[in-house]
Amino acid sequence: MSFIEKLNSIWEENDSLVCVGLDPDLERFPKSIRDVPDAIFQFNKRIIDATHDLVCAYKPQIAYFSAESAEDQLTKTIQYIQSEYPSIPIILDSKRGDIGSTANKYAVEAFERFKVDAVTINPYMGYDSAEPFLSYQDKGTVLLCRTSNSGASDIQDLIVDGVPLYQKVATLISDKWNYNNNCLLVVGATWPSQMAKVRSLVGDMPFLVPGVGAQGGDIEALVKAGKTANGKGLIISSSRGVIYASGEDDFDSKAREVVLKLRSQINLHRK
Ligand SMILES: O=c1ccn([C@@H]2O[C@H](COP(=O)(O)O)[C@@H](O)[C@H]2O)c(=O)[nH]1
Repeated sequence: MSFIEKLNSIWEENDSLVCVGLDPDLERFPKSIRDVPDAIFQFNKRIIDATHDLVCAYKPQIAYFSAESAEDQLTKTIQYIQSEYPSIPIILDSKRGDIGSTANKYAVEAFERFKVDAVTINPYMGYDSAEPFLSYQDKGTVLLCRTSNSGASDIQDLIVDGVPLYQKVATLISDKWNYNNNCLLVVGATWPSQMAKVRSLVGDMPFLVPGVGAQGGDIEALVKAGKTANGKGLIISSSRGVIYASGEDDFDSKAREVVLKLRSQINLHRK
């Protein structure tokens, strides 16, 4: 099953547009789990077991694993989701981007080493840097368009041929790079008016939407701006707001409470 098919199916199955971001930071772990062997994997496993029926995707951010030399625990986390909850897509957030020969290795890293369903990449270096990812027809390539951070406007809003660069990026990807129907865009929850503009440019292309929870994105505004005509089209991701909902050993049940609430808040505005 392709990534897009998997996504369409899990949106229905779990009635959810919520993605849980796995950004495991040992310094924020409860004492009860910080010193156990494979603490990162054990922490992720409890978050996953507590939320699997409420989400449309998991998004591990590679920096939180590589900074701890814990890529083995990223592999274990991915394999755990794939064996226990195989219908849930995994998006590796690694924001790769380089010349074609190196990009080719990054695509192998994502799709053959880690065997994830989709990966985030930076389109800034142009088509030859994206092609190695796009050529995996059944995998998703999630390209940065209008990011959630405060500095997003520094470059992404520069005017090119009379329009902001992020709109150029959206149109280019939609018109020229999406020939395998496997492109998605990152559009931050913190910019609903830009999100509405991007939606008007790219039809039903799915958006990965970081920026709710810890970054304060407005759920009603983003859902109204970004949803497709069928009330879907969005993978709304929260990391810290979910996984650190409690600093105590009840972190998994508290994470579940947050995801339940987030799913309800989102679903309220989908119809
Ligand atoms: O525009 C972007 C693109 C990616 N991210 C990533 O999403 C999560 C957000 O974490 P929160 O704790 O929910 O704020 C994190 O992994 C970022 O690297 C983003 O925030 N904005």
